[in-house]
Amino acid sequence: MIQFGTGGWRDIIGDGFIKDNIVLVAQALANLMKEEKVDSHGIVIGYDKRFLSDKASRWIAEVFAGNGIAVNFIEKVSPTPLIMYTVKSFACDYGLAVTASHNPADYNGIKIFTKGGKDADLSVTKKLEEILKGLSADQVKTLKFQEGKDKGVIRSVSPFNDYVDAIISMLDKEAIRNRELKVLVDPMYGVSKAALQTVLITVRCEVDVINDRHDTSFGGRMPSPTKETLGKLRDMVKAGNYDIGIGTDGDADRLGIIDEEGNYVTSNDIMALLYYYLLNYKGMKGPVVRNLSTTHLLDRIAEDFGETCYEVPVGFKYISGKMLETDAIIGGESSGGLTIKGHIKGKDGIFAAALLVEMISVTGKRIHEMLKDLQEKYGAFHMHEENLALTEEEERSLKLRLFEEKEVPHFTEAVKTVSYQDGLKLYFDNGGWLVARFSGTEKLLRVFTEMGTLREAKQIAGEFLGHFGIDG
Ligand SMILES: O=P(O)(O)OC[C@H]1O[C@H](O)[C@H](O)[C@@H](O)[C@@H]1O
Repeated sequence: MIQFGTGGWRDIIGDGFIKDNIVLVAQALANLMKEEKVDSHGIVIGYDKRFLSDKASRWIAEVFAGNGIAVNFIEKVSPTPLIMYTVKSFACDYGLAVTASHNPADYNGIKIFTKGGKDADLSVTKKLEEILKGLSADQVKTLKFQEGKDKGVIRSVSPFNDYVDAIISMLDKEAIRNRELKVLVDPMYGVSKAALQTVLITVRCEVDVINDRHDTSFGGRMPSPTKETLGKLRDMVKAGNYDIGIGTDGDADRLGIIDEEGNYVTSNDIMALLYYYLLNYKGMKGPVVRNLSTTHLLDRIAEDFGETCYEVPVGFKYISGKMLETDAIIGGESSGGLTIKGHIKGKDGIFAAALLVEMISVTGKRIHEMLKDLQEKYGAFHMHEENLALTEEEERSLKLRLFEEKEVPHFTEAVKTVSYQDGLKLYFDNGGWLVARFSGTEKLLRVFTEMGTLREAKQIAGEFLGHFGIDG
């Protein structure tokens, strides 16, 4: 059964991610576009560097062409945010990217975008799942790729320059140019290199790049910019005296940062730094949106500036939806994605990195100094994460106990509120919290805790796992 998760449809290559299913998903979207009478507006199709992404994107284009829907096909491997940007700039109602983002190398998938370059929300993916239930292989219409091109129903588009220019136009170029920063980029064998390097060189940074060859095994690592996966970047930033190291995930919608001292900067800290920067240095006003697994330091910053911090379930579609509704100036998640008002509605690792470079330039401060300032002003926030692979039986039993029997363990901290908005979230009296939810992108249980110290955060997670007899 084809099901959409937190960020599109993903499956293992050769298992669920096979041509038969890929073309079915495309046909389902073509049917939906016809039903909604937006098929005449065409679709944008792009792809990343994963194994099979290029071929799958062509199979998909053949389906849309077979359905008489004009395809704007981005011929070069592209970052997901660039594809989302193109959906927005071409005023299309739908677009898609063939990518499994930060997932392991044996996965691939399809992310679907809607008007304005937004992640398809639940109402769209539910409709697609419904259509898919009644769809069979003999209902898939196709037109050969070359024939589609010859007939003009598939047209190659090159939105690279427009996307890069859009980012550059939002930056304080003068401030960055004057700072003469030395930047090291790690695209993690993914797709950020061309755009990020072009943006940074245009604003006169000195840029070096590592891990940029085409390697569909992502160098044997998960293409996800974490403390563990960015070890080489960290070492090289220190050894080479770089001002900042930037890592982006497989499709470049997420980022991870190494500061000038070689410290990994968490996505929570990146979000907090940027929100504070926008409010305090750029004079912007407005709320912030975070998912429920993201630091509450954002709430403190918002409160200090007389603003509001909104909490939504995990999934960028919820972030962008809430940003629109509340006119928020920034939205993001602890998993490493963010965007700001005026840019695309989806997360963009390339734009976020460029904004951090601007922040360092404008403030004249180093990242670790700014983080110290935030801690002195708002107190310490430490998050602990556990990502656990459970057996099917363990998963079934835990789901029953957590979500049906509503079992809440006893902790050393008093629980103030319990929420089931997305998995389980416990808010403690001391301002800390715990989230336990099953990932929508991987077969994992995620347990996140935030407390004033890392030791306390680990202890609360340990108490939770211990109660349910799960080895952390
Ligand atoms: O925790 P998960 O359900 O695996 O989701 C983790 C992340 O997956 C994707 O990247 C989504 O676009 C994000 O919005 C989400 O935060």
